[in-house]
Amino acid sequence: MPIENKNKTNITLSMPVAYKAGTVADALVHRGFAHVTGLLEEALFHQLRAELIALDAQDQLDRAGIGRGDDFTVKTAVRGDYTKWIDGDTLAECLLLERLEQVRLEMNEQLMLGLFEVEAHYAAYPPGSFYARHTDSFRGAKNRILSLVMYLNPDWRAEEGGLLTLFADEAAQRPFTAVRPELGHAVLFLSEEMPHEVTKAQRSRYSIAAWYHCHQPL
Ligand SMILES: O=C(O)CCC(=O)C(=O)O
Ligand SMILES: [Fe+2]
Repeated sequence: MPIENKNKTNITLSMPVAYKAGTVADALVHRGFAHVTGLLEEALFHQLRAELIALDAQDQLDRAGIGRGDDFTVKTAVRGDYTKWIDGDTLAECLLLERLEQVRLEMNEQLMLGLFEVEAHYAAYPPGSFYARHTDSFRGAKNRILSLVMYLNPDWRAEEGGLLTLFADEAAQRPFTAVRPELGHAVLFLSEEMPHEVTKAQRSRYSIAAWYHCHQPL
C-alpha cells in the first residue's frame, strides 16, 4: 500500500517474508535490509510487549539520549523514545537473548560478518514522538555492524505514523521504503550504511532494538 510522505510523493510499504537465515542474508547483500516475520514465537512477542508495557507503567524506562558516557545528551528534537537495556531479568528476556545469539551465529555463517556480541533494549515511543533521520553509529560505538528492530504493536495502521523509513544512502532525499511497526515483524539492516527515521507516532509505539558488534580491542 503506498503512503504519502511530507513531499506528497508515495513511498511503498515494505512486505515481510518468513525468517530464514539464507533469505535474510540475500536480502542484506542485495537490498541492505530484510523485513521478516517469525523471528520469535508469536507468544513471545506478546509476552515481551506485556513486560515492556509494565516497565513503562512502573516508570522503569529512561529517556533515550544521543551518544555514550560523557557525551550522553537528551535531545527531544532528535528522538523522543524511552528505553531500557535487556539483560535477561525474565524468562521472556532470556528466550529473546538466546534467539538473538542464534541469529548472530547464523549471520556469521552466512555472511562472515565477524559479529562478536549483541546488545538489545526495549523502546517506547509515546504518542507524538519520533526519531529523526540517523545511522546507528555514533562516537564510541563505531563497531555496530548489524541492526535488528522487532515490533510489538498489534493492528498498527500506516495512517498512525510511527513508520521506520529507510534511505538508500546519505545523499538520498526520500526513503525507498517504509515499515509498519506491526507485532511480530522485524527489520535487519547494516548499521552504518542505512540512514533511517522513525516518523511521528500517533499512538504508543513499542519495540525492541538490537545491535550486533564486531570485536573491538580496547
Ligand atoms: O524503532 C525503529 O523502527 C528504529 C529505531 C532506531 O532507529 C534506533 O533505535 O536506532
Ligand atoms: Fe536507528
